[in-house]
Amino acid sequence: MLRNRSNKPYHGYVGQVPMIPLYESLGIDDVLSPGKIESFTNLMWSEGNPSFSKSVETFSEQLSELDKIVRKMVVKSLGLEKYMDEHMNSTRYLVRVQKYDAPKSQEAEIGLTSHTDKNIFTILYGNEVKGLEAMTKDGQWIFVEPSMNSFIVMIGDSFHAWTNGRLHSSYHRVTMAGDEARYSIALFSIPKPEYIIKAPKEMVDEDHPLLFNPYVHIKFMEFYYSEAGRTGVLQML
Ligand SMILES: O=C(O)CCC(=O)C(=O)O
Ligand SMILES: [Fe+2]
Repeated sequence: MLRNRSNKPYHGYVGQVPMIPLYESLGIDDVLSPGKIESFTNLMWSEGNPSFSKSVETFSEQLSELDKIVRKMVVKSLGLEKYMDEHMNSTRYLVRVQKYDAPKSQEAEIGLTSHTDKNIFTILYGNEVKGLEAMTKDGQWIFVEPSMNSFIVMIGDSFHAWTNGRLHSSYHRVTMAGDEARYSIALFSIPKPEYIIKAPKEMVDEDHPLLFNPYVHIKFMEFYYSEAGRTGVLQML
């Protein structure tokens, strides 16, 4: 597992973290670029793994289409058509496969601590084991009912910033109970390294002052995972 390393936070293997002992995951960065999936499978299995590669490739291609459809609808509904190409070309994709062990005792245990995603959009697909919870506007946690026929689409902080707060990135977490493991796979659209996230001027007016100075996603991530970021109000993830 430790072969799946990345110098970017939360892009490679994550596991054995004392705060979230049930959680383990692996990541494939820039998953739609040629050769990325094969280099991952060649790293993890000495003979590669064509069937895993094919599944991840199909998942990523199809889900990236869904990501684009949803983003186009949102950009259009905000009247930002003239930024459509810029926005759509500003991202690339990371895939993560994640496992949450069943808790050792009868008590429910935290699988993943409460967080907002830092990227643009996240599309999640899980097995039928309940665990994902989302926070409502008034601070209540609600379980997201697992369904093999649906995908969960979440907004990340970078889209919140780009829309100058018009769309919200919701807090979510995973709580595990029972005796079955939860598996999930997620496709994250993430701003490209060189892209500067800056809210279009149409999103800024007297009633909506600029919330965030323009920034580059990786610098935000580096700060978030730094000592300074962690010791603020921010949590582990
Ligand atoms: O596995 C899940 O259901 C949630 C995963 C998640 O929130 C994340 O990877 O950011
Ligand atoms: Fe998340």
